[in-house]
Amino acid sequence: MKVIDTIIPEVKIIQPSVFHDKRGYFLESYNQLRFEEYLGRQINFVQDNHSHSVHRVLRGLHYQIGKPQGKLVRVTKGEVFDVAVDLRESSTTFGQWTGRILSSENHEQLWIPEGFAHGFYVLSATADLHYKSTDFWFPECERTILWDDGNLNIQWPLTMQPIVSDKDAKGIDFSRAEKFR
Ligand SMILES: Cc1cn([C@H]2C[C@H](O)[C@@H](COP(=O)(O)OP(=O)(O)O[C@H]3O[C@@H](C)C(=O)[C@@H](O)[C@H]3O)O2)c(=O)[nH]c1=O
Repeated sequence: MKVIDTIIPEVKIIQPSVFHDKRGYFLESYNQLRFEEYLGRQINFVQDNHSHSVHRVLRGLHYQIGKPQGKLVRVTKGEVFDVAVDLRESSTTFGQWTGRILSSENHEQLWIPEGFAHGFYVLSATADLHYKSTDFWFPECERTILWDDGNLNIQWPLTMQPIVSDKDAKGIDFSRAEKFR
């Protein structure tokens, strides 16, 4: 397993070791000991999620106020462009975003700590995305920032207008969104 920094130091790319043989391959999709060792902090995941999306779906940008969630994201089928936005006002990278292609081919994972908004865009025909979360889902704490907010200027690799949920279409501007201290 290899951990790579992104332009936002707290957001990490995890590259698991993949062991191929004549049967196929094996990888550890999560190893608490190694993960905590690399991050230098304790992590307690309490919820695992799985979403299936069709081509051009864009979900996000989501976060929770009061019950922030750290997320460890991976893709088991297809390919997505996964994005994290720094909402921590005290951070030197406040308001910046970082994106990474995660796929069932590259097996990469993205660690997005608490204090970030998260979203992704589906590049393949379909995509199955799995993520572990450090807190439960609390709908009343949930917030959505507009995926195409001009201030964030996220360079989504769009080929056509994305498919978004009604909730996400009504997301709020980054400037008006609640942030983290
Ligand atoms: C997020 C979530 C949704 N749901 C339900 C509510 C709703 O009926 C259905 C779909 O919910 P949503 O439209 O919010 O799903 P989705 O847009 O996929 O929401 C997710 O987006 C990505 C980008 C994230 O980062 C996640 O934390 C989460 O917010 O699933 C749960 O039961 N538990 C959950 O943890």
